[in-house]
Amino acid sequence: MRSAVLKSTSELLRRSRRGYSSSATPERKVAILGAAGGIGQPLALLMKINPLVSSLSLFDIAGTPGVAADVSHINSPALVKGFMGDDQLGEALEGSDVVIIPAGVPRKPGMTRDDLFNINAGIVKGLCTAIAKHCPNALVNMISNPVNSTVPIAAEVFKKAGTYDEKKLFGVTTLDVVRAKTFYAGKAGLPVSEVNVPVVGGHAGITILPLFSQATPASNSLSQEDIVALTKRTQDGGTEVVEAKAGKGSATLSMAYAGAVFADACLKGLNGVPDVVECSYVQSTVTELPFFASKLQRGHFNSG
Ligand SMILES: NC(=O)C1=CN([C@@H]2O[C@H](COP(=O)(O)OP(=O)(O)OC[C@H]3O[C@@H](n4cnc5c(N)ncnc54)[C@H](O)[C@@H]3O)[C@@H](O)[C@H]2O)C=CC1
Ligand SMILES: O=C([O-])CC(=O)C(=O)O
Repeated sequence: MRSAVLKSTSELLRRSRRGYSSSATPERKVAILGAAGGIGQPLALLMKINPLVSSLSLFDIAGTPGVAADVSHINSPALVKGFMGDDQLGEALEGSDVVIIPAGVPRKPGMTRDDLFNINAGIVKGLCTAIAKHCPNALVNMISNPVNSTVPIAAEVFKKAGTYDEKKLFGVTTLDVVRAKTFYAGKAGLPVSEVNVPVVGGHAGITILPLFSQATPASNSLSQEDIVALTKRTQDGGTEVVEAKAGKGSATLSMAYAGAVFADACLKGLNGVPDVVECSYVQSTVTELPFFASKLQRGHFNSG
């Protein structure tokens, strides 16, 4: 009996140190903007089952009452509310700790991410203006493409509003990491759950730079041709999905997974969990480029 109590106490302490104990975990509100979309819906599901989320706010221009009603029936602690239309955006954002933005149009075959610029820049500008007003301290996870441009746009909106904090604005490039890990593990014959591959640069074509030379565990079974092929497949991962979906959009399920991984890292960082490391596209001094994706750790994720 006593050893069972000790065992469960030490399990609680362990979970609490990792940010998983409900009694030790701070209340955290997460808002998803574009929550009724292809990414938004599975991302809403994954955030609903994240034990670090106490309140989940689902915003879109249409369709959110249905998504919110559906997701809210899942028996996990997060309280879910749906918001629809511009007049409900402020309430959706109020008090948010993390705002995830998958709002905007996706690619069709033959398009580049840049072709989305005209529509998505306007959407992101409007949403970030509202974030500056209603939750200026939130960590912002930008998924909408082209990420290489939507992140600098968001930065300018926040600067104009006087709320910009470079440590709180993230372009979500986690899907590049997810793909690099999957493809590398597959080719090298390594267990995928043990594999790590940093991906730096940006989130479009040749700006996506998987660093297979820094992959762990290292593999000595891969040839130079293998590395070239893995690099190309990672860079073209988005296009591979766009073509396979043949006009029905771009990656949604793998992106929702990647978005949930990144948001979880942000929540852990806010909760003071040490050693949170993820790659993300942020304002940077790593190169001469003003924004660059690289490995982030303490300082970014613990800035809240
Ligand atoms: N960063 C990354 O690695 C990835 C980024 N993406 C990008 O994510 C974006 C969304 O993709 P999907 O979910 O597949 O598209 P989708 O069209 O299925 O969903 C987008 C949602 O955004 C909503 N929306 C449009 N304007 C809005 C506004 N002003 N406020 C709130 N919601 C608004 C739409 O109503 C729709 O529900 C695209 O730009 C896509 O290119 C997609 C995959 C990976
Ligand atoms: O390729 C696209 O348009 C969507 C995206 O960013 C990705 O899947 O990496």
